[in-house]
Amino acid sequence: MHQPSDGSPDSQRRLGVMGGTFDPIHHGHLVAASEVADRFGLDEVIFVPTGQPWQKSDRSVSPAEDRYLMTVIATASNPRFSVSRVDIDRGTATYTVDTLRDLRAQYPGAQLYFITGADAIASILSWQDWPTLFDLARFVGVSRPGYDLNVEHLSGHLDELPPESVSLVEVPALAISSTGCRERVREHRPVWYLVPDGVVQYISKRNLYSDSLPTGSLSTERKSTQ
Ligand SMILES: Nc1ncnc2c1ncn2[C@@H]1O[C@H](COP(=O)(O)OP(=O)(O)OP(=O)(O)O)[C@@H](O)[C@H]1O
Ligand SMILES: O=C(O)c1ccc[n+]([C@@H]2O[C@H](COP(=O)([O-])O)[C@@H](O)[C@H]2O)c1
Repeated sequence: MHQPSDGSPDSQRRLGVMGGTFDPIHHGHLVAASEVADRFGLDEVIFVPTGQPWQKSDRSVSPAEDRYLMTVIATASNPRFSVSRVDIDRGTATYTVDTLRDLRAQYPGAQLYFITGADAIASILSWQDWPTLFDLARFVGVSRPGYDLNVEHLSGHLDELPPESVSLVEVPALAISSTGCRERVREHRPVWYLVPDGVVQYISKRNLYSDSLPTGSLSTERKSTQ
């Protein structure tokens, strides 16, 4: 069982859960987590990289250990951010219902806030065992450029859900996606300032997103003028 570092019992804690494939993690993810932590007075935000994101099975996803390490690097400087391996270590298709059950077992009594972008919350009715999700956590949908933030798709169900099941929060707009970052690396364009510096360096070191990109090539090498 997890022991909080500040000695407070888990039952009094509000924990954010930021699930994602994080291939790679970028500043859109970090700003969303930071804003929701501030709005809801969260004690901590736990980033949970997916193990096997079944709704992305039509594309190739980087090894889980690379995505996990990039998430650790990106969150290391924030004492209120941490990273969980629950989805990676489960070794089966990643369902949020399992993520939340595992975290509730690890942090008994804590109130969980699952943070999702507008695109993800719009697809929540396609998630495994979705009605159960709202018994396990509150859901916070955050704005994301290019997507409408609403719960119209849930309108037929809202009466059946526990109170305060879903909140919508406007966060500073960052038009960044992992897809865009991967494309940039592939095209030898910079990803500096879209992802944390350590993540740029990790992508270069591990040669992610480009078979032909030699370590230290121009797309990830910071120019002397920057
Ligand atoms: N720029 C952003 N602003 C707000 N939320 C975001 C942003 N980017 C991603 N999110 C949210 O973060 C969570 C994890 O996203 P994910 O790791 O799939 O990143 P992504 O950029 O959407 O990746 P990809 O482009 O590969 O699909 C999702 O809930 C997603 O909606
Ligand atoms: O539970 C599901 O069936 C489910 C389906 C799709 C996505 N999710 C979760 O939504 C979060 C964002 O997923 P993704 O694929 O957009 O990176 C991540 O925590 C996923 O595990 C969950």
